[in-house]
Amino acid sequence: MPLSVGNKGTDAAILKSNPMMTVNQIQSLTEPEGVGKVPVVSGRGICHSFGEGELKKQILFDVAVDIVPGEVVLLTGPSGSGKTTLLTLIAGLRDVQEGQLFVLGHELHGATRDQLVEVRRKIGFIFQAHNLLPFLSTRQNVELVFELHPNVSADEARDRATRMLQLVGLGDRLDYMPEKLSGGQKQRVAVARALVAGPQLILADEPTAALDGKSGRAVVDLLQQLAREQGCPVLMVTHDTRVLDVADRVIHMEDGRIAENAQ
Ligand SMILES: Nc1ncnc2c1ncn2[C@@H]1O[C@H](COP(=O)(O)OP(=O)(O)OP(=O)(O)O)[C@@H](O)[C@H]1O
Repeated sequence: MPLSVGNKGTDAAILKSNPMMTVNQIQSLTEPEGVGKVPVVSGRGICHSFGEGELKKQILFDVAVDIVPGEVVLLTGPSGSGKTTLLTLIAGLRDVQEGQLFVLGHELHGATRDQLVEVRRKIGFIFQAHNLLPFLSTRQNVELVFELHPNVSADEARDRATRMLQLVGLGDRLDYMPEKLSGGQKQRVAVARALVAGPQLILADEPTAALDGKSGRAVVDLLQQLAREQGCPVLMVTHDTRVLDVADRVIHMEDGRIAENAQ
């Protein structure tokens, strides 16, 4: 399990008298904000290579990473430094080759396909290309997420998609097809889609790269605001210096290593 650096004696006493409370609820009572929270992501000694034999090339070297609930963390660094590789490992989209990587309580090193699917179900993804399906309406694109959640009925999926689209300011575009939306509006649909199922972690890869300054700013502000309201941390790969101020923390990568971990 990920390390808890909370006050274990106090936590244990509260847990005894409130057995239904979650670890996060207990820690929110016993810790100053952001201190001692159980990491949502906790990685140590992560190494990763691509290719085989003589063509084998190591991309990540002894990477350590922690992300706690509620924080917005930016992952920056030059092209080719390994940001997307690290993000896709955390996302459960690649097998962990070396090191420990706990995500939402699951050890991903050695995880089965089913375990990886289980982790992915709890994560909201946003990519540079919004990846909306062109033949589905705005609302249908968001509802689609619930295909991975068979316990949510079609009516509930529709209601939740509607409410999330209203929240991102697209309540009057529910039945529009993606081709009728601007780039910024499409990316807001992608944000709604990432958040609609109540993810416990949001992973975003260059979400503002295809947007002008104003639309990019609107998307990251929205992401920050909604993520904070839902208590869900965000890890965002970005080259976009215009959005650095949304970060609680910046992780900078150089040549497959964490170069600095700034506040
Ligand atoms: N599937 C793959 N097979 C072989 N090499 C790969 C693969 N994916 C990435 N690489 C290589 O790994 C290195 C790191 O790539 P990665 O995409 O993680 O970098 P990045 O920091 O996200 O770059 P960018 O900012 O340009 O997106 C690059 O040299 C890339 O060519």
